[in-house]
Amino acid sequence: MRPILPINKSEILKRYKPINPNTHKGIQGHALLIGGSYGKIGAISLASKACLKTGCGLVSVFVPRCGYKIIQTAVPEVMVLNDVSVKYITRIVFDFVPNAIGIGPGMGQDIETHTALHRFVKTNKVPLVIDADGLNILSQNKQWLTFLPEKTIFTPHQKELERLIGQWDSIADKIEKTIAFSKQNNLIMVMKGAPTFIIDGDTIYENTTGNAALATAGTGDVLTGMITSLLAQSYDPIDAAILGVYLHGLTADIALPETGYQSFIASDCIANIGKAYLSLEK
Ligand SMILES: NC(=O)C1=CN([C@@H]2O[C@H](COP(=O)(O)OP(=O)(O)OC[C@H]3O[C@@H](n4cnc5c(N)ncnc54)[C@H](OP(=O)(O)O)[C@@H]3O)[C@@H](O)[C@H]2O)[C@@H](O)CC1
Ligand SMILES: Nc1ncnc2c1ncn2[C@@H]1O[C@H](COP(=O)(O)OP(=O)(O)O)[C@@H](O)[C@H]1O
Ligand SMILES: [Mg+2]
Repeated sequence: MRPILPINKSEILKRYKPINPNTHKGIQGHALLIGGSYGKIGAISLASKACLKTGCGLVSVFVPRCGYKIIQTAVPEVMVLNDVSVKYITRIVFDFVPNAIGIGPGMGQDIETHTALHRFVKTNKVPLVIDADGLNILSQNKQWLTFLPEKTIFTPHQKELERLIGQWDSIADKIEKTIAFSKQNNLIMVMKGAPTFIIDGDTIYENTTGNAALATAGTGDVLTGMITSLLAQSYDPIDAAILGVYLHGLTADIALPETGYQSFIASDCIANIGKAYLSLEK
């Protein structure tokens, strides 16, 4: 049995960086979130709002044209760039250097989006979080994994993980296969579930926050925004992953007495990020 390190409050306090009173939005990090497609703009909208609420100074979003007005209306604090195509992403272009990029939520898997992702990963040097359709496309094009910056963070749920590493026959086998994949590609793997494990090479962490209220659409999209935000705020990739997963679970633990399991939705995660941060300082 390999040792498993619990992600608890004392572990978090070793990594958490309280805000500098003299900071300003220009040094709080600029994150870029890329994703969305017709009918799934909600995913990238949730991710971008969560990114802001996790403390990033500036957040930009790259969406297909159908997402432009939706994001500007739903999250006015976010800056919006759009693709030439209406329904899905075909060519990712932006004229600034973000501190971190999160890509994949709601992005879809159109063949033109495959091409856009290929071009993007071939040239990108910015620290990266990849989720959802970003992972689904990569799992069909594993030769592109060599282009990724070291310690890129993958956030697969069970099905997305299976698409990347293949089937497993036990929990131990699943962990060994994920460790091998992490080492082979120099990636941080956030294995979402109940509980979530984080694998960084041979090191395994197990989260201690969160509950079944999180079993609802969009909570993974929120997590992507939160981890991208922390990465843009200069946390090391492993610290961004650990702190993001812990705070995300904490939002559900804090909300539970008011929402119960059933009526909790992904927006309740976002609404409780502030209380989750405050609980670290108690
Ligand atoms: N509002 C929006 O715009 C939203 C948009 N979204 C976007 O939609 C896109 C598709 O993403 P997706 O995750 O729904 O589809 P997909 O990868 O086929 O996985 C689904 C299948 O995987 C399984 N499965 C999943 N979790 C599991 C678990 N914990 N444990 C075990 N199994 C698990 C389960 O399979 P089953 O058990 O049925 O075989 C399930 O049927 C993507 O871009 C995403 O960002 C969503 O974020 C929602 C909100
Ligand atoms: N029963 C559960 N207990 C704890 N966490 C859960 C549970 N079910 C889901 N989650 C968490 O909710 C999130 C779901 O992510 P994901 O499946 O990608 O959702 P979506 O794609 O709809 O945003 C993950 O962080 C996962 O760990
Ligand atoms: Mg997801």
